[in-house]
Amino acid sequence: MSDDTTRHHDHQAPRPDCPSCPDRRDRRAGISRRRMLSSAGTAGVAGLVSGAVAGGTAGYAVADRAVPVTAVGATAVPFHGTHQAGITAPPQAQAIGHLAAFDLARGTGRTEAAALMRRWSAAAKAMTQGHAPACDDQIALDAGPCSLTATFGFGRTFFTRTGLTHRTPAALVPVPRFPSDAIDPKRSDGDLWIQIGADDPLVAFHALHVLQKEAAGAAEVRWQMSGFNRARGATSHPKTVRNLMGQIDGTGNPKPTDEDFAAKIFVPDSGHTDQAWMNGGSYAVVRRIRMLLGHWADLTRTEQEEVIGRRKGTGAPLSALKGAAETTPMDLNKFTRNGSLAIPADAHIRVAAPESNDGAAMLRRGFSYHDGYRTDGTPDAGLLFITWQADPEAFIKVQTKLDGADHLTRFIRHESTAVFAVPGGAAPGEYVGQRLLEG
Ligand SMILES: C=CC1=C(C)c2cc3[nH]c(cc4nc(cc5[nH]c(cc1n2)c(C)c5CCC(=O)O)C(CCC(=O)O)=C4C)c(C)c3C=C
Ligand SMILES: [Fe+2]
Repeated sequence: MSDDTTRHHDHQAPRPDCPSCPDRRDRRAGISRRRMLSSAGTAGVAGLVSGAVAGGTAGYAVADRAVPVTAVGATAVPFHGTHQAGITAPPQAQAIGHLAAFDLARGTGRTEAAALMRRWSAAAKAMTQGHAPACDDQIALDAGPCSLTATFGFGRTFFTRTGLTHRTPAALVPVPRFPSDAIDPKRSDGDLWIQIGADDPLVAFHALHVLQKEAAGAAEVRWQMSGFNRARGATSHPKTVRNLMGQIDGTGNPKPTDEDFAAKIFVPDSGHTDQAWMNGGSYAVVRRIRMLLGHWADLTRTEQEEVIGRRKGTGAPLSALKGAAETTPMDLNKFTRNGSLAIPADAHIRVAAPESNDGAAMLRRGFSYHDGYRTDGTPDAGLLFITWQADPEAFIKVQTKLDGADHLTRFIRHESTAVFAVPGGAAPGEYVGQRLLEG
């Protein structure tokens, strides 16, 4: 991959037929976004936010009382690495998420798919490091990188459409339909997938918009979903996020500090050269899960806690003594004084726990969503549930058990489903998926 992150359509100058190419003067401004951030240090124009943020009166941008972008804006996540970015950072590190699945256009084969991945990688690398890509529309001109990540994956159909059926990873099996699923096929699956995360809504939209434009002629959007988490700084210190049911969600996740974390989440080197492109990769299972918030609100707080198996306020397991913390280990064998299980038999955490599923584990890293109101007046809201695992079988095993035994099932609807092979990270000079498409 070229280090010239301003390249676009493989041309250096603005292309007249590109509707988004800004004029030369604007382009200069766009290209220099990062230079201004870094060379201006704490005083460059592009690295500034309004003094209003730091105590101005009306909340409008006031140029003469500018202060540097905060750590939130200035944080950049490396694009290159063993793993793609956007998998292990905790959800509270990114307030905004966009998920988009694409289908390859008719006539797009392996060569064109490779060119697309090259363009996407170049644009993602530029934007995640705070550079403007060429043909930039400058939506994010004033912002720093804001922890932007773009993560790319391939669906099963990608391999057939590019003549690579024989390279389809054995683990990339279709996720079966479960009895309580209410799946919309139009919002499911896809040849290609992008997950975008960032701390700033404009930066996140900009990245999505640029990548979608880069796909023109090669791939079309099949479905797109947007979600959110907490804004950084919203709580006194970084905390596990709450979901739209009000629960602390993410406590039981494998931790990067766990000895077996990598083995659970990332694909090991199989020793097979034709699968080497998945070394350090992962599998993403994506489910849009609507929450039946009206029914949920009909429960008392105690009933809600019994559905999950944890206290709502602290996130502590019901097996722990009052005053325990979120981090207190759960005890699935604990009984109450009246002889019932402290964590009920159908509590979500009991049924989902690795201990109940032969050790099957996954990293849950989702985004809440709210897409307005349904005709019955209930919010169309819930969780863009994303799990990362070394083998999607872990998700399938746990969901097979949950769908039937989990009390929470009565308060949620799985409305879309997809699974993607997410290649290992690109090395410097490479694009994501190069070892598959050119290997
Ligand atoms: C197939 C896997 C899972 C689905 C689907 C799922 C949906 C779902 N979960 C919540 C809320 C919570 N889940 C929690 C824990 C938890 N959930 C899963 C798996 C699925 N959840 C696992 C493996 C675990 C960890 C269990 C453990 O070992 O402790 C919790 C408790 C806090 C936490 O650990 O994160 C909450 C809350 C919702 C709302 C939801 C669908 C919308
Ligand atoms: Fe869960």
